[in-house]
Amino acid sequence: MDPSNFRAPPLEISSILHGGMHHPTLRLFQNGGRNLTKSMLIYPIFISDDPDAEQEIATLPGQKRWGVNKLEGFLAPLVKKGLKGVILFGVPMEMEKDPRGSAADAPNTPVILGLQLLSRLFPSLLLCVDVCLCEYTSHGHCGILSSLPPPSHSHTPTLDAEASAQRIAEVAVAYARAGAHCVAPSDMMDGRIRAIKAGLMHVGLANRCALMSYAAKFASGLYGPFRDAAGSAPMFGNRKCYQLPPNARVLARRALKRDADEGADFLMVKPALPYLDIMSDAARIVPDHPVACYQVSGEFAMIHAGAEKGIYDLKEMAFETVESMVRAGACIILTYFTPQFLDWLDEERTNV
Ligand SMILES: NCC(=O)CCC(=O)O
Ligand SMILES: [Zn+2]
Ligand SMILES: [Zn+2]
Repeated sequence: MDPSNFRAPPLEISSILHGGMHHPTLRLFQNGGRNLTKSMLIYPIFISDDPDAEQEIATLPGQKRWGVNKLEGFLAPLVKKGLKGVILFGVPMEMEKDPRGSAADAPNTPVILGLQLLSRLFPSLLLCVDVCLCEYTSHGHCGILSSLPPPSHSHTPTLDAEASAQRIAEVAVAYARAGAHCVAPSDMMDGRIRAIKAGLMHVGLANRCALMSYAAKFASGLYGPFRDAAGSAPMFGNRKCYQLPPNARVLARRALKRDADEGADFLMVKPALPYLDIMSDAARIVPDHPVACYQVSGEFAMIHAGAEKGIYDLKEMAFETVESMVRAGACIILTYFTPQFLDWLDEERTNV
């Protein structure tokens, strides 16, 4: 057949899509009713035990470890721009570490001081706090180690599930008492959601402290800059026996259902970009639990690195990645881009 004789069939009414996207505001209408807004953003904050710290973190562009004395000056302008929520991570630079992570809930631990101060300074700011032991344990793992020897096949530790859940719950209760509106356990120990909910009920705080489970947290290569920032790398082995294997779609579904059943109010998927399918699974299998996702340190660093190489524009890629999460079903986004989004969401989105 002579290709020059070929005529494409005439356009039909149903062929035309461009009419609905030629104007920037029309493009915003195409979001299926789900728009990224400021109130969906939660900003992760590193709080140091040096009260005057304002220390840059080499691998996390623009992020710092903050001392409690610096928090007001740092956060006041962001609250003014519409910051609605933060999640606090403690960074004990000098505090003594031990096998049970005693520093996690010591009265002077940085997140407890931070919660007390921030609830006074910014009474309407949502205060979430990460609950884990790895920043505080001498071995750097997220729970209490079992006295059993590790299995011969692996370099991973064996954890004592009951002791870990009990200890994690104690820490969560201490944070709720210090003013946390939402405790977010990232340790991935079995049974900790039940233990925390029971602990909050026991002290009469279950009706004023939410529980956000890092339900589907994967053993990812993307946590590197965070471990550098928080000093929480394990001293031996890895976390593959308690964080989900990256291929584990079915185990993630079980974890989401389990944590919903054990009393979580919100369910998180982490990291975010490589796990969009898990977010959309969560939105379907636990439809009555709002889904959160964490755009983790390595995702943030990767987006910055590509922008610096001239591969793409930083703002465009920040929007593209976070909007993919919203599309997949997330309605709470933890991201280090939060301060920039507070500006970007105010700007005319003429270049979208
Ligand atoms: N519990 C927090 C992490 O494990 C890491 C987060 C990050 O990489 O930003
Ligand atoms: Zn941990
Ligand atoms: Zn194991």
